[in-house]
Amino acid sequence: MSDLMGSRRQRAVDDGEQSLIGPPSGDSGATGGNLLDQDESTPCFVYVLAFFSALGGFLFGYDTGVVSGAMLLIKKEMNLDKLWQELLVSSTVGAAALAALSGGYLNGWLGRRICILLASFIFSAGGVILGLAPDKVVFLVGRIIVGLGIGIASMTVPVYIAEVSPSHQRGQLVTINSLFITGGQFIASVVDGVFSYLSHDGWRYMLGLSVVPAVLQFIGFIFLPESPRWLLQKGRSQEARQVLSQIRGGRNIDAEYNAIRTNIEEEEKEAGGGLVILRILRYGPTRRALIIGCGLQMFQQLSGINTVMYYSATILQMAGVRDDKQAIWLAAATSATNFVFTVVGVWLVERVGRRKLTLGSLLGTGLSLTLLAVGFLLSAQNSPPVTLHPVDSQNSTCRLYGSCEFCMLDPNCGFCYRENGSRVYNASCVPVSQVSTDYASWGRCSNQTEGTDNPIWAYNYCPTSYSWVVLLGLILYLAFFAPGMGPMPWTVNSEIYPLWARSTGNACSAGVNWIFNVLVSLTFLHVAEFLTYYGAFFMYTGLVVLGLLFVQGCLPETQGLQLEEIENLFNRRLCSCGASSSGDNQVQYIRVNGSNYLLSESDASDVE
Ligand SMILES: O[C@H]1[C@H](O)[C@@H](O)[C@H](O)[C@@H](O)[C@H]1O
Repeated sequence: MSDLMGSRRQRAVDDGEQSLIGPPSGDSGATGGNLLDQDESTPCFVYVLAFFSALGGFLFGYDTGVVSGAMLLIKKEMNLDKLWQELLVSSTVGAAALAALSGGYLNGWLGRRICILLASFIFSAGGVILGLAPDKVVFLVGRIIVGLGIGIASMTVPVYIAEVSPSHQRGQLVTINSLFITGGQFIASVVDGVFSYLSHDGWRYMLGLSVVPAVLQFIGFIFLPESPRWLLQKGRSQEARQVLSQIRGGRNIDAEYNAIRTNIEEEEKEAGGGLVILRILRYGPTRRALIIGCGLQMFQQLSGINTVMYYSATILQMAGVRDDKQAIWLAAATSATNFVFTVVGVWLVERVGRRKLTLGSLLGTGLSLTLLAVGFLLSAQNSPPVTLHPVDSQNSTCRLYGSCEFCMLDPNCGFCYRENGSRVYNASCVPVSQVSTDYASWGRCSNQTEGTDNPIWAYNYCPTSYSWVVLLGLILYLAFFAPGMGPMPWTVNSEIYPLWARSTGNACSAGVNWIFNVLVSLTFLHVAEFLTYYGAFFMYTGLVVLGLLFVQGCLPETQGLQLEEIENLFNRRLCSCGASSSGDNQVQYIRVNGSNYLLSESDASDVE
């Protein structure tokens, strides 16, 4: 397949006269101008479609978020060891990775609508199994099933929304899916908080409740239509026309319909056979799009969002929140912050564009990570010393540590101390109980009964007077991450591939997201043990700087362009794709002496 394909396609787009930036003089509105979006108002039906699809995002957020609170109860009730706990959490993410990767094939074969129906059916079945699970093995099966639903939904929903949205609002509508993801995480943390008071069977409600949005989505999608682009690709043109007209509120859809059809016909003529992924890799523009899409998803996870979210409870404990229940509610405040700032992203995406939003977000995320790292560094440097050395009959490694910093980095030990105002005294480093990390295996802190005179048990954190720096870093991190790096990788991926490569491209990039999600969360504690906490956060800062360079060089602006036009942004070499941003160098077509013409700065004077 040659690079001519892009330029030929561009010609096809021109022939359909759908990329013109304004009605050429003398042309009637029906054949000139940005025909596809003559009317910038969005029919209500598109919002209905976006809402019901984004319930998939909600379930993605809910099912990944709810497990942390549920685990606190299940591990006691089912007597789970560390291995089982890790298995129950990461099996879902692992299954999501596999399902996302195979979702590309399913999407191309069955269509977006059937895939969404399938995902909601899987979510419902998973929710029922989890809510009723009699033992840990059935519970594990339920978690894997839910993971399959998350994987399919995570790659299908953004594609479906992008394909039904009018181009001027596509970014905003796809970003709503990310808003639903963070919304799902927030609601999950509130549900965790509410049911944490129900120590027996509370987890059944936490997990079982996910059936409600899943069934709602399933019922909704029985009545909602298939993506018109997929229908056209499958040759079901009558249906495609009907659906397009329905979702455009009965307006004239001739230009948009013809543009999509011309594009698909061109693609079919030129695409050739063979595996889609091989075709993507052989053809320059799609290969570059795939690298950029996967790179964005990888950097999203490497910037440490899930570590920060997961670790927020500990950060809050460092800041002086000692009560478990209070920590659960404050963790809900963390996910609320993530959610609220995603709203800012929805608002900004069509105002400043994807590229600027991502760059700004990465810059702020990097600075906040530096602040977090500095906070941890100051805390480590001022870490309280171990002053008591009780006789350790178990001969554990804990007796070797001279300060809280080293003691808490060893997962087998915890710090037991008394405090007077901010002064720490009578401090020892002792082994943690095998049964629960809430107390020591022996000695002063092994007593579970709460009393004012009891010493304080700190597992995984140290008392510090610099906790406010860490707390500020945490809040700033979420405020910068949530509007840009949270949603943009999903939004950009939904629009950068041509139709023939869209399902496979999204499947690969969503797969990359889930694989790095597992990698980062599973390695965090080991990385922290090896590099200390501040080392780990400095490392994330370094990765964010790499992400910044990648985005600056490679990510073009896709705002406002018709899906069929976007492929042309990837005609240049990878590292210069970033220069084809719409703000700087938008693809613009104007009518010059009777034929369509690609406008460049030097040509501007030739315009009729
Ligand atoms: O875009 C989402 C979102 O930002 C979530 O908060 C995060 O947990 C996911 O991993 C990410 O993919």
